[in-house]
Amino acid sequence: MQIIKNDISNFSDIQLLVDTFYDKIKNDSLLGPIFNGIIKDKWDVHLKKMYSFWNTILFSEPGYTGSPFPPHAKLPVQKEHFDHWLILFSGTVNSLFEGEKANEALWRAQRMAEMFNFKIEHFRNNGNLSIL
Ligand code: HEM
Repeated sequence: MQIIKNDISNFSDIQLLVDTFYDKIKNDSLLGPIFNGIIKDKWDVHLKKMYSFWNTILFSEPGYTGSPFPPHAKLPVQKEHFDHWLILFSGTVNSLFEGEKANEALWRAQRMAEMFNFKIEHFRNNGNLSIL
């Protein structure tokens, strides 16, 4: 039987995507300890921030006003962590949604993961904070 999926269409779709994704992250043996070690009991704050982030990215709605990269600059992560993050994220998106916005979320996440990884490596090799 073919399951018909909808595109990411509104804020409650974004909440579902973010909640489902970070449930996987929290319980993941590679990424869970990194996230839980920093976020601790403030998951509600992080999830709300991520709702606004994706709402701003996908629907051009005001809300997210932060800078995505700086909190990642000194994380103990490398390419394998970003590859795994992307596997969990794309698995979540594809299990729930299908369509233009879903594709855009996948594309944006991929580009940001590449950029974060590049900057982290650069930072590690050069100790150069000017790219922040
Ligand atoms: C190995 C992969 C990643 C790890 C371990 C990671 C970890 C984290 C952690 C621990 C925080 C919370 C920081 C804090 O509250 O102090 C955070 C925030 C955030 N992450 Fe990631 N992240 C990863 C990949 C990504 C990717 C690929 C994206 C892009 C879609 C992303 C987007 C964000 C955003 C937007 C925030 C909030 C930044 C702010 O405070 O405004 N992360 N991440």
